[in-house]
Amino acid sequence: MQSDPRLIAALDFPTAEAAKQAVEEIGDAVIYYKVGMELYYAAGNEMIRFLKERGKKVFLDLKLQDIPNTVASALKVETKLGVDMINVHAVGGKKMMEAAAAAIREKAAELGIERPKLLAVTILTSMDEEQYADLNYKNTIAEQVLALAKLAKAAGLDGVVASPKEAEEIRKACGPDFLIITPGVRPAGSALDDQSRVTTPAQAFANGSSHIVVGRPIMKAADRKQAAAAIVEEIKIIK
Ligand SMILES: O=c1ccn([C@@H]2O[C@H](COP(=O)(O)O)[C@@H](O)[C@H]2O)c(=O)[nH]1
Repeated sequence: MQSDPRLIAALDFPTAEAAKQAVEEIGDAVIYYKVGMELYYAAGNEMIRFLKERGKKVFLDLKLQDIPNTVASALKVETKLGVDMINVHAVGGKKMMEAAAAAIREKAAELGIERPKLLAVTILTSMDEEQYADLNYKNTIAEQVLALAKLAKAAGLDGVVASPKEAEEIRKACGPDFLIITPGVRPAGSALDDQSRVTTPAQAFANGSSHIVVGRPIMKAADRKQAAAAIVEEIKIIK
């Protein structure tokens, strides 16, 4: 089966056993996995090792946000894990993002390993206009995402996490090499769950996403491998 490294499957499970079973079921249909807070807090580095031993790529999605020194120190530890992508919240600010980028470069150089790509989370894809209004930002969601993406680029980050609805403007502003990782992706007819700003997999790439993140539509499917393969099939015409 042909996998596509632009599809990142989210392993949101409460135990290593459940996550490992999903990975075994999906087999070669997925090459890139996201380990988020739930699984990392439950299974820690065991899960990273398990995925790496199987030749998978890993996005460690812990969305750090704290003062620059604390984030930089934590990212040095994450860098040692040998994962492929890690992230912080863009609202931590430019100094925090600069410190994060510098810490990763320094640690990777010290270890003689390839550094993980560093992303900034913009506005969560679960956020709709009504919830966003409670935050009292002066910008619209689209304006705020774009401003945070430009800030992340200026701070030396490799890319952002955003909704596929915002990918087109980010791509125009941040250029062809900037990573635009988009959760909030639903194959036609799938449940939205708690996501708000969504598109289909194909539309996400048409808008300029570099990668899509898909969790429940794969992990809750009766046939996980088939669900992943259907997404790979849907996106293969859009390169
Ligand atoms: O803005 C964001 C940032 C991260 N996520 C994460 O992506 C997956 C999406 O899972 P689904 O089951 O496909 O909704 C999940 O792990 C989130 O933590 C996001 O959805 N939005």
